[in-house]
Amino acid sequence: MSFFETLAARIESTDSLVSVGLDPDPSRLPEFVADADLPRWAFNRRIIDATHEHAACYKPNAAFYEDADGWRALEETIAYAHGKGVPVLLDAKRADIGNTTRRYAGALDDGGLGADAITVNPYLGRDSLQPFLDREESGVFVLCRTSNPGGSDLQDLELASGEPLYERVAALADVWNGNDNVGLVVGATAPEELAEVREIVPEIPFLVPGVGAQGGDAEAAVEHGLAERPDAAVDVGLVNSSRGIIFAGEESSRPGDEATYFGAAGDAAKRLKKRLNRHR
Ligand SMILES: O=c1ccn([C@@H]2O[C@H](COP(=O)(O)O)[C@@H](O)[C@H]2O)c(=O)[nH]1
Repeated sequence: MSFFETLAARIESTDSLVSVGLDPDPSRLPEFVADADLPRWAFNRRIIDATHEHAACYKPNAAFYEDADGWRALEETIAYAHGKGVPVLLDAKRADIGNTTRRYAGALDDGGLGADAITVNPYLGRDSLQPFLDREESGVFVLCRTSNPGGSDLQDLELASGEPLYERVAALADVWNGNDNVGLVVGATAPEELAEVREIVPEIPFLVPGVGAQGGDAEAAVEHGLAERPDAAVDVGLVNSSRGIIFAGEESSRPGDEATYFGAAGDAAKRLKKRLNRHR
C-alpha cells in the first residue's frame, strides 16, 4: 500500500487531518518522565497513548532526536506509533549529493528508522531527492513555502520567468511525482501562498504546519491543504500542530497530576480535529 493510500485510510477511520508533532524538547519535559531510561521516549509513549485516536499521523522532527539516546527514543517512538496503526512522517528536511542522500533515504527503510514518509529540501535539485522518490511506498514531502518569518527571504524571490521560487518548486514537485508519492510542505502562516500553490498542483497533498503555536490560518490549511485523489474515499492532507498539543498539559489546572497532564494533550488533539473538520 502506498503512503497516501495508508494516510487516506487513516484519515477516514479517525475522521482526522491532525498531524501530531512529536517534538519532545528536553527543557520542557515534565517531571513524570525525568527518571526514565529514555525520557523522550517515555514522554512520546504517553503522548501517543493520549492522542492516537485523533491522530492521522505522527510527525517527529529529527532535530529533537539528534544525539545517541535520541535515535533510540525515535526508533521506539516510530515502532510504538506503528503498533497503534498510525503512520509516521519524519520531519528531517533531508537531501544532499548522491551517496550521502542515499544514506539519508535509509531512514525510510525497515533496517533504518522505518518511517513512512519524510520531509526533504529541494535546494540541491532532483538528483538529491531521487533515492527518496524511488521508494514508491513512502511519502516524500518537499519544502515549498515554509511557515517561518524568513520563509519569504528566498522562497518568494522572483525568477526570470516572473514566478516566485516556491511556485517553481510546486511545479517541479509535479514533475518529480512519477511514483505518486510526493507531497508539499506549505505553512498555514502563508494563506495566500497556500491558495496559489493549490492552483498549481490540484492533486498533491500538503503537510501544513504552523497552526497552533505559530498562529497560522487553520481554515486556509484545510481549504487548500487537501487534495482529491482517485484512490481515496476522502480528500488527503495533513495539518500539523506540535507544541500546541504535546505541551498542552503545561496549562492544566492540576499540573502535578500525570493523568491530567497527558489528558490535556489528548483534549488538544481532539479540539484541533474538530476545528479542522468544521472547514472540510
Ligand atoms: O515550514 C515549516 C516546516 C516544518 N515545520 C515544523 O513543524 C513543527 C511545527 O511545530 P509547532 O510547535 O506546531 O509550531 C516543527 O517541528 C517545525 O520544525 C514548521 O513549523 N514549518
